[in-house]
Amino acid sequence: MALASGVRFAERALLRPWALLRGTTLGRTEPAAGGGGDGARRFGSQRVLVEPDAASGVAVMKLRNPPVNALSLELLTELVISLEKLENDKTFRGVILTSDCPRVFCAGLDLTEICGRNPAHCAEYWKAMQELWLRTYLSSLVLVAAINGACPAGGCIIALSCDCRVLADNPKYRIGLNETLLGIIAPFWLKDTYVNTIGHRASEQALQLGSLFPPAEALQVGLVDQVVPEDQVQSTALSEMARWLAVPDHARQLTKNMMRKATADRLLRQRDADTQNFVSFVCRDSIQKSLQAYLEKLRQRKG
Ligand SMILES: CCCCC/C=C\CCC/C=C/CC(=O)SCCNC(=O)CCNC(=O)[C@H](O)C(C)(C)COP(=O)(O)OP(=O)(O)OC[C@H]1O[C@@H](n2cnc3c(N)ncnc32)[C@H](O)[C@@H]1OP(=O)(O)O
Repeated sequence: MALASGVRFAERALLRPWALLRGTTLGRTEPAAGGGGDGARRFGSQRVLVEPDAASGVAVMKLRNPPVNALSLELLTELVISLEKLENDKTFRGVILTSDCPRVFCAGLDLTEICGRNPAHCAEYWKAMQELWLRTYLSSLVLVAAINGACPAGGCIIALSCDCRVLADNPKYRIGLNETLLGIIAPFWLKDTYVNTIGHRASEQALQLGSLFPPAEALQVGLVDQVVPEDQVQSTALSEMARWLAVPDHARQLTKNMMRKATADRLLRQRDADTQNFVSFVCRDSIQKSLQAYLEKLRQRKG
């Protein structure tokens, strides 16, 4: 997506979010299959499908960027805008985040967005990633991740930014931050999110080793809150949602903010420096070679 450079992603997203969606269909509303009234209408965009249920105040948001829901710039943008739209609509109190792609929740950063790209593109991309994390981490809505597939790296961060995580019990659905195995380093705010969830020692070990945890281990270390058979992920996510929505919004929201604000503020204070660090790191020849080799390995693995 060719966007004018030099203008901050967040500013543009806040001022004219629709302008970012060149070639997408965000805002389209269509009746859900078998649905009738307003509560059953769905909206969304090319890569994010939103199924709102006005009666319960809960929307299901499905990532659909096949084959693996890699976080392209377009997907990041559409996620931020869909979330913002639900936050601004007082009908909604909770969102269940899940995948529309079989076997994969989210493959993390779209490596093609940072491999062989110029620094301006990498900077724009990273700002979009920061924006999604800030929006999800500080969302006033209850966010429940219904993890119905593999959940490495950036996928794991999206899940960890939710309030609660339900993982399908399939040994192939591993979750964790595997950056070191790609020869890259999780930035401090990914590390902070990890530490806030599973504690310092477990994070130290898992981050250095690039561990991807199968469901039982993910549950044991505290990366997820429930592991259930695959066909029960959605219903369990809805039960969890009901538990969280039983709490008065204002008390829950203020408590969430109290728990998370310091972590988010740390990034907000040094967002530009974090972007510059990211860009200078990923644009190094050695890192580009590692990323290229990793992508090649992924492509060959398929054959
Ligand atoms: C000192 C200062 C430091 C500053 C900070 C510096 C750097 C910070 C950056 C840190 C942040 C990193 C976060 C990330 O998210 S990095 C991305 C990590 N992701 C992964 O490692 C996942 C890789 N993918 C997989 O493991 C698998 O694809 C899978 C998700 C388990 C699904 O497996 P499967 O269903 O078998 O699908 P395939 O493997 O066959 O893939 C299909 C297709 O998709 C391509 N692909 C997969 N993942 C990605 C990706 N992340 N980005 C782009 N493309 C991806 C894959 O190559 C196949 O493509 P082809 O169909 O063309 O072959």
